[in-house]
Amino acid sequence: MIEVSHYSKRYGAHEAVQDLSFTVQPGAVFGLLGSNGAGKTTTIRALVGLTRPTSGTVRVAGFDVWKEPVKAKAAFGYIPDRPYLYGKLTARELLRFVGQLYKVEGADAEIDRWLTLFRLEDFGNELIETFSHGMRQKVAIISAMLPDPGVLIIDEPMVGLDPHAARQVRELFRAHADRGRTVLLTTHSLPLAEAVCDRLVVLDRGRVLGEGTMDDLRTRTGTAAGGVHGDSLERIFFRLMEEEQEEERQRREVVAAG
Ligand SMILES: Nc1ncnc2c1ncn2[C@@H]1O[C@H](COP(=O)(O)OP(=O)(O)OP(=O)(O)O)[C@@H](O)[C@H]1O
Repeated sequence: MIEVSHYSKRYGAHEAVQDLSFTVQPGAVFGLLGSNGAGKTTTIRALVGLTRPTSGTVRVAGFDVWKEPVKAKAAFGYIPDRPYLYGKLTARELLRFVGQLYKVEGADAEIDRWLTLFRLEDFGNELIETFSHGMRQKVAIISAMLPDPGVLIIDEPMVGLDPHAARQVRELFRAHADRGRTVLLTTHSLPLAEAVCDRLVVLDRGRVLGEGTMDDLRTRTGTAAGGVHGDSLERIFFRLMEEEQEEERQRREVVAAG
């Protein structure tokens, strides 16, 4: 379970995220959407304990991530948007290290299974520094999945993946949640969000534009269901952005008039 309560993050005078609250229940895939600079990565960094909230609290598996980082970190797997992997290790060495760290039973067999699933079985003994961007992304995904975490947090999962791997990963996240785990992801891929997310938050410049299920957001924006896969969410997304721009315009008019 993930609980974000009145989370705000300020960098100097800049409010990167303002008063964000949401809960992700076990069994759900939750999507954080938004344009560039909306505050998605900032929120993820708070969720995984890399930055301290300016105000509010962030809890993962019941633990305050800032106050009880070790307990919280034992409960989640994290796939960053730009994963750092030890280039001088082979893929298998890195994954064994992760397996030992998280005390994964039967780790060697599991590692083989994952490498085969991602078509990396011939590269397990190669140094990671020789891997392409997509191959590194796959290793990062395997290292997060290997301990079978109760909570999975992913920043931009599809970057660099070929269509086959992207589809696999999408199905993997859905299956993980369907086994009672909690999954949170950020993405620019509206088709991905529409295909796997049970609930969504749409952010813009640090503020929440909309939150809920696809149906909630459709109702809120007066957007009909249907259309090409992913098209429906695209219409919702642009409608929310238009509403925000209109509100911003009205705010400016009030300030100019006053
Ligand atoms: N370390 C930092 N210092 C100062 N400002 C920062 C820092 N990190 C992020 N920001 C600012 O916070 C805002 C939100 O950034 P963030 O990286 O969370 O956006 P994002 O939604 O992940 O964007 P993108 O889709 O482009 O990755 C941006 O205006 C960014 O410039």
